[in-house]
Amino acid sequence: MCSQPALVIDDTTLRDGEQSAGVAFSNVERAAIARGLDGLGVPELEVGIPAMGPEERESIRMIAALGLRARLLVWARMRGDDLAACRDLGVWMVDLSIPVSDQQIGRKLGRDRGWVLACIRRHVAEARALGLEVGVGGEDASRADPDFLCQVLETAQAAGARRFRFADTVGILEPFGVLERFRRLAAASDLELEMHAHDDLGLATANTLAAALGGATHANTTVNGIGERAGNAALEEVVLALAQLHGIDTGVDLKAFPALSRLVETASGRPVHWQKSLVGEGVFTHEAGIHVDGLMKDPANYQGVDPALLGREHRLVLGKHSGSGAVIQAYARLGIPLDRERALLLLSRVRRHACAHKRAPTPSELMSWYRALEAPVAPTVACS
Ligand SMILES: CC(=O)SCCNC(=O)CCNC(=O)[C@H](O)C(C)(C)COP(=O)(O)OP(=O)(O)OC[C@H]1O[C@@H](n2cnc3c(N)ncnc32)[C@H](O)[C@@H]1OP(=O)(O)O
Ligand SMILES: O=C(O)CCC(=O)C(=O)O
Repeated sequence: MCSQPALVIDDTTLRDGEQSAGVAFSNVERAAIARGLDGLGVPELEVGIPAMGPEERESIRMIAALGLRARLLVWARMRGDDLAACRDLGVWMVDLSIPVSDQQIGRKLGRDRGWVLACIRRHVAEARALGLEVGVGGEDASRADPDFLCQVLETAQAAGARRFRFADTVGILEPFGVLERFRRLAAASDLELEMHAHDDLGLATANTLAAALGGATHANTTVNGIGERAGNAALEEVVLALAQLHGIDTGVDLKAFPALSRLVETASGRPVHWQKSLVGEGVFTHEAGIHVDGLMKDPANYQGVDPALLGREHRLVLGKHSGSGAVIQAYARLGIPLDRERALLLLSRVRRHACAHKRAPTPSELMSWYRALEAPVAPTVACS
C-alpha cells in the first residue's frame, strides 16, 4: 500500500487556474494538463465545476475516464442543485463551498451564521449519501471569526466531512497569521486541513508553507500559479520549497515540470515571466562576471536551487556585466583558447555590443570579433 505523502497536493489548475480571467481550456488541453499533473505524481486534482453545465460535466467525465492515478475532486456551492450536478461523474470527492466570513454570509448571501451551520449539516450528509467524499470549502475563511470557524469545523466533521478547506479568498494573509490560524484549527479538529492561498500580496507560497507548518495536511496549487486575480500558490514553488526548506515530501517529481509549465502557458495564453521563479526562462541564466566566475569554480557558490530538480541547467551568457573569465570560457566552447590580454580586448567588444543591442552575442559574432582581432594589420601607405 502507498503511504500518504507528508503533505498532499490537491492541484486546482483545472478549476481555480481556469478561473483566471480570459482563460478557457479545450477538452484536449484539459486532458493533457490532467495527464501531465498525474505524470508528476500529483495525488489530487480539482477538475471543474459541475454546476456550470453539461459541457463542463462531460469534460469532468472525460478526465475521470482517463484512468489517472490521481484522485479527482469537483467544486460546488453548498446547495442542492449544485450537488445534484455532481452525481455520476466518476469523481472521488466534492468540495462543498460556503462563505464563512460575516462579510460574505451577510453581504453576499444575505444569511447568518446559523444558516451556514444548517447548510453544512444538511448538504454534507446529502453528498455522503451520493457516495462522495466531502470537503467543506470555507470561502473567505481568512476574514472569518476564528471561534465561528471552529464551530464550522466541528459541524462539518459531525456531518461526515473529511476535510476543511481554508480559503484565503481575497489573498490578505501573511505567514505568521496563517501559522497561528492553522495551529488553532488543527488543535480543534480531526479533519484534514487544506490551504487555498491567493497571491494578491505575493505571499501565496509563503502562506501555504506556513499552513503546512501549522498542521495543514493538504494544499491547493496551480501550474505557474495561474488563477483568480493574482493567481494561486504555484505548484512548482510549493513542492520545491516544502522539500528544500522544511524536508516535507509531497511525492511530486518536478523533473518533467517545464514541459507542463509550457503546456499550461500556451493553453492559458498567460505567458510565464522571464524571471518567474523556477520556470522562467531566465532564472538559471547568469551574466554577471563575479557570479559566472563563482559558478565555474563550484556551482554551489551561487546556486540556491539546483536546476536539475526541474530538469534544467545553468546557462552562462555574455553581456555588459561579464568578466574576462566568462569570455575565455565562451571562446573555449568555440574551440579557441584565449589569453587574458585577448579576453580583455574581446570583453570590451562584448560590452559595446550588449549596450547597442541589449542581447548576448551569437557564436558567429564572437567568431567575427576574434578574426578581426587576429587579422594582420594592413601596412600604412604614406601619402606623398
Ligand atoms: C471564490 C471562488 O473562487 S468560488 C468559485 C467561483 N467560480 C465561478 O464562479 C466559476 C463558475 N461559475 C458559474 O458558472 C456560475 O457563476 C454558476 C453556474 C456557479 C452560478 O451561475 P448563476 O446561477 O447564473 O449565478 P451568478 O453567477 O450570477 O451568481 C452567483 C450566485 O451564487 C450564490 N452563491 C455564491 N456562493 C455561494 C455558496 N457558496 N453557496 C450558495 N450560494 C452561493 C450567489 O449569492 C449568487 O446567487 P443569487 O443570484 O441568488 O444572488
Ligand atoms: O471554498 C472553496 O472551496 C475555495 C474557493 C476559492 O477558490 C476561493 O475562496 O478562493
